[in-house]
Amino acid sequence: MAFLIDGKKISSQIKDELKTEIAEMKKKGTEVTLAVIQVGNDPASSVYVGNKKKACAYIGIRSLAYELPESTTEMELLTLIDELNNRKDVNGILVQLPVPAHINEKHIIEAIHPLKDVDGFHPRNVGALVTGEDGFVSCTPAGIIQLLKRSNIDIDGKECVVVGRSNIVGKPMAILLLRENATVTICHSHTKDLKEVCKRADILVAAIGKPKFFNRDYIKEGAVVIDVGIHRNEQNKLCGDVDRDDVMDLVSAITPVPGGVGPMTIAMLMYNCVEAVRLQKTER
Ligand SMILES: Nc1nc2c(c(=O)[nH]1)N[C@@H](CN(C=O)c1ccc(C(=O)N[C@@H](CCC(=O)O)C(=O)O)cc1)CN2
Repeated sequence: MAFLIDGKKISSQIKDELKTEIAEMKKKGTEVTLAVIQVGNDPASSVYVGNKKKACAYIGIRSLAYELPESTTEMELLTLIDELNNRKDVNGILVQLPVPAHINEKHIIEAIHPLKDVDGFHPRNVGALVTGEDGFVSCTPAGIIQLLKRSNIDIDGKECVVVGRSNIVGKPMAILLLRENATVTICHSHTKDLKEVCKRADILVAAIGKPKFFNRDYIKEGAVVIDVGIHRNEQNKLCGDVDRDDVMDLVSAITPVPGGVGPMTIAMLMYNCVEAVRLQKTER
């Protein structure tokens, strides 16, 4: 029977570890502050931002919320980021994605100071990930590594297939798996024989962005399946990129949606906020 990898439980463990660490930091007079910026009111983004604020409150991080109207210009957003970059009392800055179409996402990501870029999206942090230097790692792939490690799933020497090549998930995921000595294949919309490639995977990371795309035809018996997708089905229920009912008897372990990768994204954001204090002490 397949083992369900419990992202809710593992993320709670991480948050509790951080809560203890932050309490110790506070005793020594250090406070951790995260600025969370949301432009517009996309309902899913509002849920994620709300959950980030709740996580901050739980573990003892001070959060500053900036809820900006949809009409905010790129220049206004850049001005706010510049202000926050220069504030000594702000350790982390994040702009919830996606931003409205009239704002260039790349300009925003590049405007956040790399030492405050707790999302790990700035090119300097992406470069550090590739070369193995200190920096922030994108929260979703970092969370997936924690899910695997804390579930005692061996990565070293395994065939890992990542389906999806986004800058936020697919590419950093591949680098992190490589760092753990996996043999990594990245697949995308031009990949030939996707089913055959996926069937080679000991660990399959499904981040294709299509509801219930992966059925048993894509899965090797005994594979570990990590489902990064979040969609609403016809009944308005959350589902992932994987057709879990179809693959359940085939896999050795799988992440549920909800309650798998999603909560880990927020736990790793909290981790990065604590990491921000450490990096800022050594590098500023
Ligand atoms: N600035 C950023 N923007 C976005 C990121 C990011 O890491 N930084 N990632 C995603 C959204 N995201 C975090 O922001 C995120 C997505 C999902 C979850 C989550 O906990 N999902 C729950 C279900 C929640 C629900 O819809 O009810 C789950 O899977 O159990 C957390 C964070 C895009 N934007």
